[in-house]
Amino acid sequence: MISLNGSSFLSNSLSGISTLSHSRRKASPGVVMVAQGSSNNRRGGERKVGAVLENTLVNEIKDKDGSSSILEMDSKSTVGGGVQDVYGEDRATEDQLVTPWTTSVASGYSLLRDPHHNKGLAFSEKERDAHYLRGLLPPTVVTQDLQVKKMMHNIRQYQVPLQRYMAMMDLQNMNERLFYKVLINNVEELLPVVYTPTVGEACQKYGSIFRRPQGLYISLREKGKILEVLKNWPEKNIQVIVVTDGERILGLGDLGCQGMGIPVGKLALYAALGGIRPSASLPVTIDVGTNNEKLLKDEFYIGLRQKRATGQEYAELLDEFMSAVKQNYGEKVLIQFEDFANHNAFELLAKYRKTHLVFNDDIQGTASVVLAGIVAALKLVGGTLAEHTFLFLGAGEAGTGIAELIALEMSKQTKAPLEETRKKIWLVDSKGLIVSSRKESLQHFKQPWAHDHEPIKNLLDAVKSIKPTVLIGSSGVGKTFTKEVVEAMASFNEKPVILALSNPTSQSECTAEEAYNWSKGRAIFASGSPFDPVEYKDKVFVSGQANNAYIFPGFGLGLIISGAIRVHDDMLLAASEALAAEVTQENFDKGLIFPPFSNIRKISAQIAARVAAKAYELGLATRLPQPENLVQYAESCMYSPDYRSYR
Ligand SMILES: NC(=O)C1=CN([C@@H]2O[C@H](COP(=O)(O)OP(=O)(O)OC[C@H]3O[C@@H](n4cnc5c(N)ncnc54)[C@H](OP(=O)(O)O)[C@@H]3O)[C@@H](O)[C@H]2O)C=CC1
Ligand SMILES: CC(=O)C(=O)O
Ligand SMILES: [Mg+2]
Repeated sequence: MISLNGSSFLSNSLSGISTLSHSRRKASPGVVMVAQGSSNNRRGGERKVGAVLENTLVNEIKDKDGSSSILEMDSKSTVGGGVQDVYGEDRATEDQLVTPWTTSVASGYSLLRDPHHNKGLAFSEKERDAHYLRGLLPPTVVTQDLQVKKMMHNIRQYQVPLQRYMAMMDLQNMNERLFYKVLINNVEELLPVVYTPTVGEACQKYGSIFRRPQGLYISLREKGKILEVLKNWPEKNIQVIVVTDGERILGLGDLGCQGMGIPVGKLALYAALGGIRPSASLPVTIDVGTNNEKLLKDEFYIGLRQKRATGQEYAELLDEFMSAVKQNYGEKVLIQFEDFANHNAFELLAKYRKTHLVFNDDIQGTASVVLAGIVAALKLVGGTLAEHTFLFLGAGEAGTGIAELIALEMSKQTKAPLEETRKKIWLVDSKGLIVSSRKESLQHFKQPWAHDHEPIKNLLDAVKSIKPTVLIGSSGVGKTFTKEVVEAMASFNEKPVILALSNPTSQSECTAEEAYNWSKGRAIFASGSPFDPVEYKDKVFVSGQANNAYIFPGFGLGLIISGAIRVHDDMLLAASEALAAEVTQENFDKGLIFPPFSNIRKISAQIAARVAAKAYELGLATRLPQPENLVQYAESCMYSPDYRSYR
């Protein structure tokens, strides 16, 4: 008898999965996959799962290239139970000992419903014979390229962005390789669909559009059992976790459990943009409740219906999660904190950066990408970093994170102490300009920015008084760069640099059109969410996207290929330099300070190489010996979404 639990149950309502103790297996050369065994097995009862058969099958379907790089384990780990992977683990044996998962053979109907192996109409005649697919598919055999073309044709029929998002999520749940092929080949068109701005709306409506669960939900109810919950996830060789508690989703506030769209989206970008294999990534949402009254009253809300837990209760859950991750996946798993509210984000980062490989994307990734954009912008506006003056609207994670990295880079360039270089940077929060007279009442992360100045209540007055050359919006509040603010910037700057970082588009401090119109075409503009090109006085202005999506995929890849055990600020600077170096003269000629996303995999390889090189230099890398050519190595490690042949 087959017993389906956990995710195999969720994804195989009519499954034809045969576990290895199933009688049909001997005659069935199916695709080896991991599925969940019976709860008896799970409790350590008698278990009759053998590894012998898997070896035979796996040998039949193993990749031709037999690549052994870390990131190419895909072919062996998801298709090949019982194989020695590059960590030297025998998966089947370990499965039997520590997880509820057994290795199973998917063929026929179940193979078509397994997103990791399904190829739809692209199954060849031979594969249809070998894997019991005859009659389950119409006669046509098509190429993956034709499937991509068809998918794009279908997606373009949808006028509503959320429908496009749902079509992409359905594809991810149905045919993972096709999803990534479509995304990689059409990255500029689809980034706004699977990522900001549409992912924001998807999170707001996650409960009503919810079809199949993605990622791992860890709520207060799982307290004391988080290690067990992690073991419910079918993949064991996890390399990157993106975790949120949903309290600050983009600039949309507390979306509770429905923030899951963010880790799912970020990890899709890790694979598509950075080449991390999808099976090595794990999206996690920690659900401690929500203070969003609208969601608490929404009958379709999917999370715990209670106010957010705080203080010790919150800290203990997070601590249990962090320990369980380390225990289950080792110390080289990268944990990316995403969209936590700042009253937790800074503390979590400070606490766990000493013991875990952690990275806060909103504080650190954003800092790295914006520094890169500014360094590139200097080519257009002239001067050194230290010769510029910076003003931020928003003094939270993004604002103070960017400010600190700019000050650090300035300090490295000029040899001036950090306390001095910080004085070139000013921040405005919801109460006005951050000045020394407010110091006592400021949160700790704002205190370094409390410079001597008379109090100023609003942005326009701050702009007029500070006269910044660079204005950065990181407030999460839309339309705050008003006509007066942009005109003031343009009145004392030949080329004002204006970055409206807040996401999604509705929260952008101003639009591209406003920035160019109000500055009379002189602004160097980039935004967190993309804007279409703008025509101003017969000239077309293309604005860049100042988004951490440029950094985190390559950054994570660099950490993984070097086996880094900690993140260091110098790695963020290295990533910044690598990104800034990718902006070409052709980009500058268009006024762009970021390269197009169409080249992102090449850019990610460059970023990864610089980050890895820094990890080796700092003695934080454990993967030895260091590869001679890190760029080539990074590229060779990248996940390919091309179908493999199941012979
Ligand atoms: N483009 C990108 O790559 C990224 C963009 N972001 C975006 O940046 C925004 C902010 O994120 P994050 O820094 O994490 O958020 P935080 O909540 O940490 O910070 C928000 C800051 O904005 C200030 N603020 C809020 N309202 C106003 C207002 N009306 N006037 C002036 N200041 C205001 C807050 O002030 P106070 O402290 O007084 O409450 C706080 O300092 C979000 O929209 C997010 O999507 C974030 C990360 C990356
Ligand atoms: C881009 C991103 O990380 C944010 O807006 O939070
Ligand atoms: Mg974020």
